[in-house]
Amino acid sequence: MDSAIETSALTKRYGHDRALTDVDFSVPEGAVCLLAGTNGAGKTTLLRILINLERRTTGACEVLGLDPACNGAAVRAQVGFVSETTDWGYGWLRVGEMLAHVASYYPSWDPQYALELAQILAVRMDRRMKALSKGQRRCVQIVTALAHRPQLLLLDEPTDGLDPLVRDRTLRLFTEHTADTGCTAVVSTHLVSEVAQLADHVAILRSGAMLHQGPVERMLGELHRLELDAPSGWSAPSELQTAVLRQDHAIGRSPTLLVTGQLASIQPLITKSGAAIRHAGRLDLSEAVVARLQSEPKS
Ligand SMILES: Nc1ncnc2c1ncn2[C@@H]1O[C@H](COP(=O)(O)OP(=O)(O)OP(=O)(O)O)[C@@H](O)[C@H]1O
Repeated sequence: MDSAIETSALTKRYGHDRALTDVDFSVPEGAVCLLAGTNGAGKTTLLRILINLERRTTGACEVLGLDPACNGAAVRAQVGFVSETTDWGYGWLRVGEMLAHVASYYPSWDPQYALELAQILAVRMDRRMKALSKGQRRCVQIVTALAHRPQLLLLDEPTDGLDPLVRDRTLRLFTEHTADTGCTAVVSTHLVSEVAQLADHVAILRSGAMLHQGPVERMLGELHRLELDAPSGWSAPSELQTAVLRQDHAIGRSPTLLVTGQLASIQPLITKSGAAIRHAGRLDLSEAVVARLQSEPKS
């Protein structure tokens, strides 16, 4: 399968500080990828490099077959972008004028679809941009990101500032839009559960490094919550240490392990250590992201 996004050893430095270190990031065409990570992990920086709003320091990057550093305008023309910030300037323009201005950059702008989106998100065309609240500005951003039916959506905290009702409508819009157009999307968010139904791929950044990436189903299939029957004082045997992401051992309760790997190879090691698996369960996407982020960096 072709990739819509492919970066290799992508590094971004701000002075002596590294925002991204040797990031290999790959998103197959048509995938909806959740981009998760800790605060300051580099998510915004990565998205901005993909559309050349930020220059990479070293490494390679291809977006829709183009290097954004050399073809920034051509890449941006094919991308719908919702930035983390909603302050665009253009405060004196009315929303309708602002949308007409943005439309002039996109030959594929669909005015009818733009109107439909504006209606769904309760965007009023006669308001001045400077008079909009944060959530209202976010809604205008979402209209501009979708109305030209781009091949690629890059959404940075797209529901930040939205009320619960508009948030729900927005998530439904993204689901319908990606299903109808088959576009590729990367959604950076801390609200993992919001996009759990939408995302089929996941990428997790921590401290500027790519910690994990791949299909959601593969990640969930590799993570297990094991409730054990174990003698008092039991702890995970050394052979299991690389597989154990977390061990919860509350006094008076049987231990619970979060492990990564194939259950068939983990089970015999647990049995050998004197414990037994009482129940093996899967994690949901939010729990899985937290488990990955909590795991110790492998040296
Ligand atoms: N213009 C800049 N100058 C210096 N450092 C910067 C600049 N922009 C970002 N950084 C640093 O780069 C790192 C990554 O920032 P970035 O905004 O990409 O993280 P993030 O994952 O989007 O964070 P959050 O989830 O908190 O929004 C941070 O340490 C940040 O302080």
